[in-house]
Amino acid sequence: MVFSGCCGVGRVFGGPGRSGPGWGRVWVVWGGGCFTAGSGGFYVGGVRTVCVSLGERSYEIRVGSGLLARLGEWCRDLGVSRRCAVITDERVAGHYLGRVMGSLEGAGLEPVAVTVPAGEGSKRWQVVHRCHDALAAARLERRSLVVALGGGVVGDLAGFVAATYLRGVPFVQVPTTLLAQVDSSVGGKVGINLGAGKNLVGAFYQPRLVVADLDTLGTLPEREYRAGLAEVIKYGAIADGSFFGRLEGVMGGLLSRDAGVLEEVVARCCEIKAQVVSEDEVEGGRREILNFGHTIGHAWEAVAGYGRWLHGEAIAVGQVLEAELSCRVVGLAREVRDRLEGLLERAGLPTRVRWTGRRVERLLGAMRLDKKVRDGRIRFVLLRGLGCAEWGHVVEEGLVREVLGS
Ligand SMILES: NC(=O)c1ccc[n+]([C@@H]2O[C@H](COP(=O)([O-])OP(=O)(O)OC[C@H]3O[C@@H](n4cnc5c(N)ncnc54)[C@H](O)[C@@H]3O)[C@@H](O)[C@H]2O)c1
Ligand SMILES: O=C(O)C(=O)C[C@@H](O)[C@H](O)[C@H](O)COP(=O)(O)O
Ligand SMILES: [Zn+2]
Repeated sequence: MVFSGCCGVGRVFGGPGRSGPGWGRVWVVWGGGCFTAGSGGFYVGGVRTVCVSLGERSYEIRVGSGLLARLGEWCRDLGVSRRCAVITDERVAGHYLGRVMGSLEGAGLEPVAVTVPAGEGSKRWQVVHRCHDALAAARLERRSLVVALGGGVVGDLAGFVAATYLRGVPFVQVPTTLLAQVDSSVGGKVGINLGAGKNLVGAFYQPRLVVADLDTLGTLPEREYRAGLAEVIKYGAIADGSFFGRLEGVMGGLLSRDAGVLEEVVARCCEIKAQVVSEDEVEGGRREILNFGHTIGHAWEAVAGYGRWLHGEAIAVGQVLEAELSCRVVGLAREVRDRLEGLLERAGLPTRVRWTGRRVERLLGAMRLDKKVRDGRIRFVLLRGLGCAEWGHVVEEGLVREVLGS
């Protein structure tokens, strides 16, 4: 087995054969690595900018206030056809569609709007199909742009529509939820759900640009805002212990949506994600750390029924339970697990669910469809320390059952 150490270069694969203290035999194929603190991008023309470096697929994430007004000019500068489409949901349309259409038209583009129902239920085939029909009816061409205006649901859906229409047209992410600004608009995972599990159909398809206008967060309902904090906290837990400490310090400012705190935090999250994605675009290894809390969280979203639990809520519980597994399997200090649970609680997120009997079995069934599964074995992302995540841990099912029911 080769292992680079928690803060080493981070590309590690080993064979089976590790024992967890007192828990019988635990099989692992793992990897690890963590980050140094960054500054959250740099300023270009007064706009905070983070780069995702992917060769010819590289793009910028622009973060700040008042950016919707500049969207049209930035889209035009991508060299796309005049005709384009804005895919959004009914709620977001009520707040921002007019402004976005105006900005695009002001730059000489000819946008059509495609509006889908709000919520997780729109990440399904029928809605993809309707979007494709709308693009065809509007005669979109190969160089026509799709603008995804909304939260993670719209971003995942519209990105998948863009990836598949005419075998791929350019798209731009305009995220309007905290979750989408820090996570789903970056990195190119696009797709939809199946009844059997989350995001089981999709593609890796990078946007050409991400425009995160922090002003849009002003209208986001409290529950949705807090759900986004689960992904924010995840970055500290998996990649940057000092950022985690900073989040503990600024949680009050985050909860009151302080503009300065938001810009700093959104940019740092994007920077961490950009770094991981740049190293491992299609999740051959290290990118799996972004899935911390998701093995259990995604299973719970599917078992509970899509939309009952918000994604952020489900992965908040998932993070606490996967931290618990980390304590038992790789000796994560209990104090770290408790700090994680404490910060998620301060963010107003659920951290515990009592699952019993058939629920536990259904959760395990859903986890067996997780995309990280190899040769039928569920693989977890575990924390060795604060800011140090390892991927590829195969944990004995008896232990997983015990933690799910604890
Ligand atoms: N692709 C990825 O890398 C990735 C990463 C994380 C999550 N996701 C996916 O993202 C989805 C969750 O995204 P989400 O939490 O943004 O949910 P969402 O897209 O459903 O948006 C939440 C709700 O807020 C409304 N809304 C959005 N912006 C608003 C605004 N500015 N003002 C008022 N209302 C607004 C929406 O209409 C919706 O009702 C899940 O499907 C999850 O699987 C994907
Ligand atoms: O970008 C990634 O990689 C992530 O894992 C980010 C997650 O927060 C996100 O929920 C993602 O959609 C999960 O991807 P999946 O491959 O587990 O469906
Ligand atoms: Zn997520």
